[in-house]
Amino acid sequence: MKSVSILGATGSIGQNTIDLIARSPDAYRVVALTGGRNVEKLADDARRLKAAIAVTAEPALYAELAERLEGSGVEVAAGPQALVEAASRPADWTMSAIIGSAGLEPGLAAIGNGATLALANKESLVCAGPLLLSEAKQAGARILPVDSEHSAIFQALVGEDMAAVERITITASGGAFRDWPEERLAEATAAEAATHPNWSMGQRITIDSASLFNKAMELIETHEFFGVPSSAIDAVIHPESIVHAMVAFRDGAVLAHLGFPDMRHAIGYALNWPDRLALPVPRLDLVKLASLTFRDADERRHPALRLAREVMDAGGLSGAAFNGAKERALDLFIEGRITFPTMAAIVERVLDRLSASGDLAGAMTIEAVRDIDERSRRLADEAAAER
Ligand SMILES: NC(=O)C1=CN([C@@H]2O[C@H](COP(=O)(O)OP(=O)(O)OC[C@H]3O[C@@H](n4cnc5c(N)ncnc54)[C@H](OP(=O)(O)O)[C@@H]3O)[C@@H](O)[C@H]2O)C=CC1
Ligand SMILES: CC(=O)[C@@H](O)[C@H](O)COP(=O)(O)O
Ligand SMILES: [Mn+2]
Repeated sequence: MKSVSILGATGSIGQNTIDLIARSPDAYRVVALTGGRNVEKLADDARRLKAAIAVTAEPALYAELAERLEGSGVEVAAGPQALVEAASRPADWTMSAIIGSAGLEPGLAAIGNGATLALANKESLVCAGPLLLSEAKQAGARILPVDSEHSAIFQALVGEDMAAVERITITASGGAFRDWPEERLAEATAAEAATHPNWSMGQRITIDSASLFNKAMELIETHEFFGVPSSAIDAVIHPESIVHAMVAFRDGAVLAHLGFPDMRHAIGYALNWPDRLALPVPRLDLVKLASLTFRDADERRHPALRLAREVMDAGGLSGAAFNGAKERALDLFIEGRITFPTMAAIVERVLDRLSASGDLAGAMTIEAVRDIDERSRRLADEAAAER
């Protein structure tokens, strides 16, 4: 029986993970389930899956969670520290699916177990890739990518020599606005941006898909996780989201990973790894699909991609600044305080300010990452106020 913890259990990835686990109740023992504001869902799943502990990140929701779980035998806790403590409890497999940089420290705590971390939380790699990977090495932990493109790359690389890799290409759906004229983007609302053409995901990553900040983060994630230079990584727009990534080798061969856009593919692969077991996902019918199309991902129309390249080349703490500023700019857009294109302008301004000060060249410690994360959010507010 495999022991599992799910960080971010109430979200889109968390619920897809629970869907897979709940289909084989005898195969899994659930250690920790964590959530944020949705304590109703957290309590229901903790009770149903007989979790050892349920934790909400919100201290103010402790009493409600405790009341909902009364008599269940599930231990209850609340707050960011309790969440880190629960993540550090021994489990064979932990899903890291908290949204944003809030997922970094719980992920690091899980790595401390020396077991397997299934990593959906791409922000961890963007903010602190070298730190995460070195902690995993030290603890003897394994990180398995869950982001669909990175799972695809990982699968294409099985048995391959990294020295033979010439190029890695990830695909982007183009998001909600891929067919909008550029001039209209300033009128885009958060509700419009939060409608994905192919994938069903949380609100924040869906808006990041529309701005291509999701793809920008994934370029950085590819660079950090697979150790490939930015010059050998790119993104192409692929409106069908059937091909997830392609790895080109020095002999001219290209291995592509295809699958219906359903995250249970990538989650299931990480859950069953190194085995490849049956999954309850729709099957591809290429004849019915008839064609797969690709277009250039224009870095002028999508400044997030250009900024990602700057971050990959600068290294150090620039990923933490990029992510912190992006997360804050996204809050401001969702609140209706800035326009859609202003998000990228704010991230660029914050990166310029912090790199000019030399502060992004410091050593990567968790304290330094936290400090840059906080400062970049404050600077994003200042940049928004100046506009
Ligand atoms: N959704 C997808 O298909 C994909 C997602 N990813 C990545 O996976 C991660 C999760 O995405 P997704 O599932 O869409 O996100 P959701 O918004 O659907 O879920 C986020 C989860 O994190 C919890 N949460 C929110 N804020 C905090 C916090 N401050 N501290 C602790 N927990 C918190 C939420 O709790 P609550 O809802 O209870 O408030 C919820 O459980 C992200 O990093 C995303 O980039 C990667 C590839 C695909
Ligand atoms: C499912 C997944 O991995 C998402 O990160 C996906 O990539 C989002 O789609 P976009 O290609 O629109 O960013
Ligand atoms: Mn992805």
